[in-house]
Amino acid sequence: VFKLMDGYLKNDSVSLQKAILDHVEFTVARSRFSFDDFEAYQALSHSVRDRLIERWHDTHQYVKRKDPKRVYFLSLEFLMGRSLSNSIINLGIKDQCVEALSQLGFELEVLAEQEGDAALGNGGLARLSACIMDSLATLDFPAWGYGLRYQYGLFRQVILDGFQHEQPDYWLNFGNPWEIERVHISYPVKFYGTVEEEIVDGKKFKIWVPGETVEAVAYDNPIPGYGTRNTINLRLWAAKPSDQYDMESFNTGDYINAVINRQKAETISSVLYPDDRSYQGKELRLKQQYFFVSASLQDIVRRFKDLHTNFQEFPDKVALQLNDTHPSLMIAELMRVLVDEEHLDWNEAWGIVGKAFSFTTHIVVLEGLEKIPVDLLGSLLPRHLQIIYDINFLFVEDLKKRFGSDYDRLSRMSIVEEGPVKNVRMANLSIVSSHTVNGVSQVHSQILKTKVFKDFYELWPEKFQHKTNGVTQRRWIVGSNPGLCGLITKWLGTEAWIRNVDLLLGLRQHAANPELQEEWRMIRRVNKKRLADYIEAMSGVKVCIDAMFDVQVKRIHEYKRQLLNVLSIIHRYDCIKNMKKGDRRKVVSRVCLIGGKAAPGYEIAKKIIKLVHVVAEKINNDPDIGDLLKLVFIPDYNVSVAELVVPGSDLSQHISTAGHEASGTSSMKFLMNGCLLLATADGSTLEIIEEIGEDNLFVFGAKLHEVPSLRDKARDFEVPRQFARVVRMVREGYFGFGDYFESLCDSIEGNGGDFYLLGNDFMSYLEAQAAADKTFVDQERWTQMSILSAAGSGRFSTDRTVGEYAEKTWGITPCKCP
Ligand SMILES: CCc1ccc([C@H](C)CC(=O)N[C@@H]2O[C@H](CO)[C@@H](O)[C@H](O)[C@H]2O)cc1
Repeated sequence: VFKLMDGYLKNDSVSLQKAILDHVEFTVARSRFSFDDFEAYQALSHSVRDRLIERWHDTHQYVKRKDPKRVYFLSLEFLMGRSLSNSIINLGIKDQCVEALSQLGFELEVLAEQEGDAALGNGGLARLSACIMDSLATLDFPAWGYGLRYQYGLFRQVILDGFQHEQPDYWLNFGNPWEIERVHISYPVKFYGTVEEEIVDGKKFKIWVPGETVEAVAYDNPIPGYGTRNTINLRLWAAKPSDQYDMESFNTGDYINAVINRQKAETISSVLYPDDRSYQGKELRLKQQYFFVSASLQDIVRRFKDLHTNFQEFPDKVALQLNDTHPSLMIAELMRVLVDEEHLDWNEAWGIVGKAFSFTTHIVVLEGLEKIPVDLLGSLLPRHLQIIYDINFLFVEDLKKRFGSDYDRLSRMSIVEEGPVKNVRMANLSIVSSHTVNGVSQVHSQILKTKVFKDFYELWPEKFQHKTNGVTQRRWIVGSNPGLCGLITKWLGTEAWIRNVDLLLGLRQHAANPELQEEWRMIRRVNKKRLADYIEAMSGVKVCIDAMFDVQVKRIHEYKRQLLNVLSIIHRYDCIKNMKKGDRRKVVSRVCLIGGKAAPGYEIAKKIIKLVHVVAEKINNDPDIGDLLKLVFIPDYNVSVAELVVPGSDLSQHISTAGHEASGTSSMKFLMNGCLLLATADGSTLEIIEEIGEDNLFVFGAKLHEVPSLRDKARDFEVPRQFARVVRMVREGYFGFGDYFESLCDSIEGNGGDFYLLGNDFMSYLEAQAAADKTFVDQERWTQMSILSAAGSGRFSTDRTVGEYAEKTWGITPCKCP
């Protein structure tokens, strides 16, 4: 019987107040007459959780009844950040919550600070997954997210004496009100062992006899849509020892070992790999990948079989989205289930696989693609290796028919890479097995077709598409910039833009309107003050909010060229120092903010962090400079810090060497908040330029097509003296630690150095910086560019991205819960 009323939990402020007090007493178990901020946060969170669960149930029942085709978004990483404020906004109960809390003497903003980030991911790929979930829910698509419930999220970055130190992120320490443990939803996951044969009704079948089994238990995280009742599910798996374990050890009376084995099982989902660069071929990482793949597929097949018996219908009801190659083992797992367990014949099974999977890659360079050593795979997953060999055998046979003895092509395209160490190329497996392959920006998809996956594009041009990334305006405007949100709604005369983001284009006509400009600057000033207070609290550095806040926040990578940014700051400092006092009056004050984590084993990246600190130390304590220039490193950059930094930034930098950033998504968050971009023509920035026009941002540097020849000619490149000077200052210890920075300087100088063309782009970078300075003093022009940036940001919403995936890749349609 379907409930036609709007749920039974009331959302008026009195009901919410009552709910909060009830949870204080009965959930948090504190006296309802005295409780602190954290307890109030817990009580409010549980009150909101109740409302999420109600909508989750309604959505689940309705979708189950309608049985539409669903998409399953498979990702080893989800960078969710905080949930309280986002849930309250999407449920549309913010005002009521604020009212209820003020009655109780609490402030929503203060309570929201009590929540730790769910940092179950590294960077771009992980946050994209989270933004996509928000849009899938808001657009009423029948969808699930599947991932891993790491006990330890991405490490906390602690800076000691300018050096990055990693601290464990035990985020579950005080429980997590945003998840529901589903003790009854658990599946056995097998590892190791051997493959035997058995005859069933005269037919031979393979059976995998495992050496080890662990239990996967589901933890559900309701994902509310904005302005809709639809609330979808992010199901994360945690590893638990399976009972079968104990019996064995107990029988042998070896109690200690029994306990140790139990703990061993839990380690599978214990920690997120903090590396977003290279694959170490670690067994635990492979175990994590298969663990979540096996549990997710068992859950997906169970749900399918609840209503269907014929697996031919599987691809009509199930779309499996591979978020990079990390979940690609599901291809071999689905083949194993269909052939070994459901006893379909190979071709039937292969047909189903080919119609169910779609694959997105976030990698630009061939070297970045995931490869798994055959030995490792063979010992942990013997049956899957067999299946991958079989898939590859049939694929290569097919290639031979088409390309005859073009062995170079065959060995490039083979899923199995021969050589001293044989590897399985997970990207090749994913492309061969998927009906659609896409990059995450137009230029990225072009590079895939012409370089990275050229052979495959020539073979299957119809498979290749592009889906430019996006970000959700719910978190990145409504949640993190309520002032701007209100202003936009006022000038558009509706808040419909929050669900229909193209309406933002309506701001264009007002971009030069002095009244809007004034209000726009006011809002931005309030956000800058908030950021300035945070900077002072974090670093002790007092910054002036009249200065231009120039920001670069993202993971530390050589290709993202944080070093180029630091070298230009040294240049700016050096220029000011050598200026006659009088000329200093013309200097446009800057506060330079750099933030981001370095993968623990990435030495060069860690040296860049130290360099920022020693340069900051020099500049910030130089009386000659005062407020003309400040440099601050923002520690422990994560989603909630981004929500503070983005609205308070005037200029944001996205300065990767052209051809190295697959897309970039932080640029889109800054764009939505009216922050101007200083960028190279790389990744999604090319589409941003297309949308808002070259004259509304600052572009510099070598273009994509110029890079290869510039690298070839690097030997006879005339290094600009300004560049040579700042590098020499670092190398000679002007900021101290000269020796420590030697390898860093070597990486950008001399032959074999400067692969990322810092020297080549330095002068045009300085010109772009000067253009930004010049524009900043013309506040009307700057504000107009800021408004036009936000007005053109609608295209970069994940609502557009998800709409394209749904239509062109997944073939799903909305299923709106009444
Ligand atoms: C070593 C394991 C590993 C390797 C790569 C990765 C990710 C693919 C790295 C990543 O986050 N890439 C970024 O993905 C974003 C979302 O598509 C893009 O916007 C960025 O350009 C891309 O660098 C995670 C973990």
